[in-house]
Amino acid sequence: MAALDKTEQHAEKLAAALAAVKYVKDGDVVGLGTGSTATLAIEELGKRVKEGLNITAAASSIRTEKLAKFYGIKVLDLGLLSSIDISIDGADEFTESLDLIKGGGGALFREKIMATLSKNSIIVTDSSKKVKKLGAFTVPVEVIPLAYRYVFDQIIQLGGKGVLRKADDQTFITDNGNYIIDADFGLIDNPAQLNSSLNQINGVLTSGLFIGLTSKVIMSVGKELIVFE
Ligand SMILES: O=C[C@H](O)[C@H](O)[C@H](O)COP(=O)(O)O
Repeated sequence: MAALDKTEQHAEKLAAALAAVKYVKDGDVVGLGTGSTATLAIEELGKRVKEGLNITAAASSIRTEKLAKFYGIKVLDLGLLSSIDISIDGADEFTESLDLIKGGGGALFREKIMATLSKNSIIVTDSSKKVKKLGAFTVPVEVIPLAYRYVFDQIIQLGGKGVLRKADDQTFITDNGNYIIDADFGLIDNPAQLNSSLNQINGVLTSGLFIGLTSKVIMSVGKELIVFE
């Protein structure tokens, strides 16, 4: 697929986000994702709330919570919910079998909790995110700081190569106070197995591999919308 310029990519993100918001119904508890595509959905939801849509939301990151409140959306504590009606989030990569890599923005853990609680977990993307096999995008792994070296070495044992995520030359710290190792495993033959191996390492909070958590992916390509489910 030809590379998208920024304007085309934005247009595709917007089209996918607007399509997903149409699934939100009055009275829903809505999970709000993190990242540039999810932000477009949050902005649209904010407009609808101003027009009278009655929803409550749960946020997958501190920045999403601030954004939702800015748009007048009532936000509940994600940790107190046992179920979410619908969630809308982005992805860094996805396959037609609805396996994802997420966490490019560092929000993977709360996003995974949100997706797990969601009855209808919708992913919105532009066409650059669709891949045959996951793995060109490195797998974010959220790590308790104390276990950093151990987890780093275990990732090597699993055949990967880790890099500690930095932001502005400082170690990136997640909303949960942890580090992220971005792990390169090359193209991944068995994402479910890799996810489970990573999650079994002591000190790993979770990996950015999302397996079996997605109801549908709405992808925009040019002027067309494609729904994978
Ligand atoms: O941690 C961030 C999330 O997983 C995002 O949903 C993902 O990185 C995609 O972000 P964007 O919509 O900005 O490409």
